[in-house]
Amino acid sequence: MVDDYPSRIGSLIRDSRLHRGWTQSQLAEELGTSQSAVNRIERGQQNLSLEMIARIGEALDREIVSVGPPKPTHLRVTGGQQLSGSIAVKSSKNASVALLCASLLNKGITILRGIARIEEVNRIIEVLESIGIQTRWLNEGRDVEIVPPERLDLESMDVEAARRTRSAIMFLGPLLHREDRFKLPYAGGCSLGTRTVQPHIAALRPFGLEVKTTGGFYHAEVDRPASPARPIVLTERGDTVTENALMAAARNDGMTIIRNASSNYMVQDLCFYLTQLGVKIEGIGTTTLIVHGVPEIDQDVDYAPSEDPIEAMSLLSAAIVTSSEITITRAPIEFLEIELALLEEMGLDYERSLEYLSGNGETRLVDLTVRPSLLRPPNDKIHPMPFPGLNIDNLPFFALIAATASGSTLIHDWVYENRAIYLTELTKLGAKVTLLDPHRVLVEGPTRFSGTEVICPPALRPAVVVLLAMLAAKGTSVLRNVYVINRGYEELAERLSVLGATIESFHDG
Ligand SMILES: CC(=O)N[C@H]1[C@@H](OP(=O)(O)OP(=O)(O)OC[C@H]2O[C@@H](n3ccc(=O)[nH]c3=O)[C@H](O)[C@@H]2O)O[C@H](CO)[C@@H](O)[C@@H]1O
Ligand SMILES: C=C(OP(=O)(O)O)C(=O)O
Repeated sequence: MVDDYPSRIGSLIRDSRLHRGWTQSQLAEELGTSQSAVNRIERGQQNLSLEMIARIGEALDREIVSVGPPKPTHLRVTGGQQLSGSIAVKSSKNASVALLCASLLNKGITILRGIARIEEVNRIIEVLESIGIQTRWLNEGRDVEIVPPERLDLESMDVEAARRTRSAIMFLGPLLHREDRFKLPYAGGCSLGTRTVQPHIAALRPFGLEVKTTGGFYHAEVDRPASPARPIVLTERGDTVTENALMAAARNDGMTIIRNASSNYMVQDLCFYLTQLGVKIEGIGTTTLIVHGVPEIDQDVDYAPSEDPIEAMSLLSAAIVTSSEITITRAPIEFLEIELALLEEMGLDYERSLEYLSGNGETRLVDLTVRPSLLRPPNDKIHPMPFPGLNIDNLPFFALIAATASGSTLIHDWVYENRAIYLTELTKLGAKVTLLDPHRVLVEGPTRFSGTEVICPPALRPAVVVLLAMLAAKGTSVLRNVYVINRGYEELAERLSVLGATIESFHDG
């Protein structure tokens, strides 16, 4: 355990530096040392004096070391208050991570504008930095610059950071063009039951990639030259598998056809970015993508991923559950239309503005004003479908909304083995949520939520659903260990507080 301390301290320093928006070189300058020394410190390869730790803490304006194990963050919520005002939707976690992975295709410099400042992005940046890519936060931490090295140092990969995400699986597509042999740790991410990687392996095989999964790693080997002879038919319309196939196709010299592709928001953002890199893609927004790849990509590009429809849905849910009037600006309407149609059927009173474009020049946005409404259950059960259906990640919010409606709603999560189970956490706050089987819950409303203490379930959206129920619950609630929320939302508690919510964060002891 003691041996582990240098790397634990190193990763705390790295987290604090990233939080501050500094590069290793900027921190080195503050400390009067070299970038390589900071790199060693962050990797736990340097013994640090107490004096040095104190200086680093001072430079980063953070307590780096406190005695005892790392302390999880908790939230204390005083609920039952109405919210008011306006809140802007931030860019999406899922596009941000895809674009960070896609930057591996480019020998030039990528600047990603307005990228989400969330833990998932921090983890992918840690992985990129650990393999030799230089990243730098610009414009007070709003944008990130990615500068690739001549050669990647895959042996030094920060395995711990990679394991905490599922997104690192999207290194497979870009890396197969750069390396003949490499390994990646097993995918993490939300714990939602079995989440297969077989479709990724099958989609990348026509590019010459063979993957063996042993000892906690995907061992990848590339047989060159290989180029898909036939269209790649995805056996399931998954988002990250489509992105992996797209990234492999981007540098494939020739035309690749991808069928049964996801046309979801993050895939579209990735297509727009690849287009800027000089890759021609036909069929963006449809389920057949025709990719005209370019073997070498060396472009300095600037790209702004679009706003997060799931965050927009979370904010809509916050308004509904607290019976508040709030305006949600910058909502990507194309990816919320089914959700809004369903909410209208349930009796939601809302208004939408004229459309305007996101920073990527492509995604259509609106401002949505939601007013307090008496909701009824929908006419039928609620179930997700690949886009343009109701988004799988929005389903948990419908369980919460259904709990405020008068009557019974059946929620059917046919996709994930476990996520519906976490929705029963709402019963701790007074909701009536019955698990019919691992995929279906029956929600009976209306609910008078009451405050209590809950440990975050190990899945992002169910954890946010519990937090939002706490906003509606009379009295004080405590939500423990909110890393899972910070993985996908930027300063959610602080931003809800601006709308009038009472949420404070605290640590034990
Ligand atoms: C980083 C990122 O972008 N993550 C998103 C992505 O994860 P990701 O693309 O990794 O999604 P998964 O591969 O986990 O797919 C979701 C589940 O759906 C099943 N499945 C999917 C498509 C299909 O046509 N048939 C089918 O059965 C898969 O087997 C799996 O059990 O998509 C998920 C589903 O939209 C979202 O929850 C995640 O937020
Ligand atoms: C399931 C999710 O994410 P991930 O794929 O990162 O686990 C999510 O965003 O709800």
